[in-house]
Amino acid sequence: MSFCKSVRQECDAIWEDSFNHPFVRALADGTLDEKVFRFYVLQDAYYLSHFAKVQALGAVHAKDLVTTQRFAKHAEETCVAEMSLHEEFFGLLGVTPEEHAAFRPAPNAYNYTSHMYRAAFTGDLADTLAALLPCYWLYWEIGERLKDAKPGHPIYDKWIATYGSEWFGSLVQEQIGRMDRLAEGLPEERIQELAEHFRKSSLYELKFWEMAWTLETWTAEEREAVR
Ligand SMILES: Cc1ncc(C[n+]2csc(CCO)c2C)c(N)n1
Repeated sequence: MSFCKSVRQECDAIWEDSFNHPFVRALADGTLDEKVFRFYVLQDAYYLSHFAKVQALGAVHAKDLVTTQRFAKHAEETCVAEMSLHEEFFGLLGVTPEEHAAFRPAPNAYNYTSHMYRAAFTGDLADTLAALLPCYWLYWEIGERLKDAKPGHPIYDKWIATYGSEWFGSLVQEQIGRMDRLAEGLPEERIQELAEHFRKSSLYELKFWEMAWTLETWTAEEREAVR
């Protein structure tokens, strides 16, 4: 069985919990509290700005020019996605520049991005991609599942359209194929390390919904220390 098929199976219960998370369900049926979505979008803008940098680290780790080019291109596309989140969703939600300036990452957004940097800085391209992959792949599966959902809410309709697009599907397939090729023939010990990165990211994805749903915070002291 390919690496991706195997880790996807191993993480199935975690992924199912994401699909069934009250945040995702409420987004799909249009009942999600805008305060919760706003919290999510601000945290996601932070997440995306770091995700792009980890993709750029993938470009650094790449062993051939085409792979460097692809990761650099993906990083650029994530920057564009982050900027359009800013422009579109912040505008639609009425997020003020002051509010954005006062932003601090919530614990799970901080922990998730820290995990991705750790995989990228302590490992190679396979480690980096194993940590990045659940992000692309889970959202693609969510996009597929929600394709026919009609929240009837302009912002949530737009969010669903973004992840249900064909463009996004080909990006995910490209990375799944690359991950399988990188994992091919590696010793079992290395496979287990890569699987652990993937599993942790899958958990952080699940906790990202929970973080927004509960408006997760630090203690006052911690909050001052984290940016
Ligand atoms: C917590 C969180 N996880 C995954 C995504 C989805 N996502 C982020 S970057 C990227 C690649 C293309 O830009 C994709 C699919 C998200 N937005 N937020």
